[in-house]
Amino acid sequence: MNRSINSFETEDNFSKEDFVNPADTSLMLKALQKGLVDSKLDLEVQRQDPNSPLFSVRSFEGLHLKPEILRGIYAMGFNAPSKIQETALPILLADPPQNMIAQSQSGTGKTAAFVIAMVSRVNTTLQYPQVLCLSPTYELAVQIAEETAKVSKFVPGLSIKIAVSGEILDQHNQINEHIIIGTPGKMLDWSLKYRVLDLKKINVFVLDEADVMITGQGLLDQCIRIRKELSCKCQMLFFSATYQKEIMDFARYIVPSPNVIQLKREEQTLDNIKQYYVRCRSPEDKYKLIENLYGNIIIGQAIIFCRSRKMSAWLARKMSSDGHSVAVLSGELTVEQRLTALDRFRVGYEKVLIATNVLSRGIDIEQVTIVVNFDLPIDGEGNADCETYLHRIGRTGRFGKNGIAINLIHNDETMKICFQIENHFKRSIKEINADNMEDIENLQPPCVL
Ligand SMILES: Nc1ncnc2c1ncn2[C@@H]1O[C@H](COP(=O)(O)OP(=O)(O)OP(=O)(O)O)[C@@H](O)[C@H]1O
Repeated sequence: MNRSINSFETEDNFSKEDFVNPADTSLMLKALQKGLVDSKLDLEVQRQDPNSPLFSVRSFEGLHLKPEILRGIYAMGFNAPSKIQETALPILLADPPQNMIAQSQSGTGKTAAFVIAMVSRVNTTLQYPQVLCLSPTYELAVQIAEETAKVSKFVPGLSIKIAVSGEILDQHNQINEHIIIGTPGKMLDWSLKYRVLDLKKINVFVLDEADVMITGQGLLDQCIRIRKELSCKCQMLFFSATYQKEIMDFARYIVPSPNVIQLKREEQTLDNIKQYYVRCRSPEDKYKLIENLYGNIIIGQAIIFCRSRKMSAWLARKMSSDGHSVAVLSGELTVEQRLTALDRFRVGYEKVLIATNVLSRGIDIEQVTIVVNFDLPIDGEGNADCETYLHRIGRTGRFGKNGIAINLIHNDETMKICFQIENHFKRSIKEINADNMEDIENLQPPCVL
């Protein structure tokens, strides 16, 4: 393959960004998490009423939950609230009910937080739906329902219904369950088309994976239609692991007077990651750099990010034929295939993982020492996508270890993007010369396995 970079890059297939279904990614993250993740970042709380005596709790007892709910929580093996739970739960359970938009990393206990709130708000003496929880996919809805069943295990008479495609109503077309968890399409069918669900009687409305819900055009329209039917007294709770700025702005617009819990931005630093860029002339040149890295420094494991499926497949073929064990992770794989690829990488069967943006968020692989941006991430307008960059290179340097990020630059445009990233994070990205062995050797990762 001896083409120039320009002909290569302009070929649609090579530059076409990989489509990544965010709901699949979320499901993958959930499947990967075997337990509670300790949040490494501080949370920032913007309370609606700064004078309210809301506090942060150190124990579940401190929340004054009904004893049967407390019993359910302890039966799940939860001893103490996680960081997001100790911050969010006093607000979630407050009277009068307060709205909330909350962000915390994946696996830090958000689901359990809103599930405890949902179960606490149900009045089991009334036989109609009082809580509505929307999630982008069937699989995620089932997981929330399972968690809700566990928390409410000892609450007599509390019932849960899953509202997803294929779910049919009983012969009386009645919904008497207290908590309804499902996808927006089905919820719209039941409430507005068949009129078996009275949205005006809903006391708590939860949007899980709020960023996915708000980003997906179809999902957003459906959520807005449901939102419009809710009573103005309904408590609104939005939860997500990430919120891009526009999404947070939009969430604030549709949730009246929200309390906002967010990761502190300044905590998202890159201090322990050394960043470099290398000028290359073509994809072959980029490839040569990767070969040089392998030939001259000891690498624990590396993740190489490409923009398109085609590019990742091309690179994987080339690396494999040169004897490297390589795994590929891109959007066309099923969640199960992605999990298998990740598991193999995690245990070290493959030293290199070539990924599109499928992997940019939330996945901890401790032994990754180098992240290579074969293609720099850009947004819809062709500018640097700094958030994705942060997520990508954050795959290395985890838990305070040191890591290296190398950005491959092949024209003025990508150079400009690299400078935009440098300016955004105010961290220098140093140039290294791909042909200078000394430069390459000096890259030695400080924490090689
Ligand atoms: N206080 C707690 N103590 C111990 N384990 C907990 C606690 N809270 C939640 N967990 C467990 O930790 C795991 C992750 O929690 P959870 O699914 O609520 O995280 P999440 O933030 O909702 O993740 P995601 O963003 O992927 O949805 C689950 O297995 C859950 O049962």
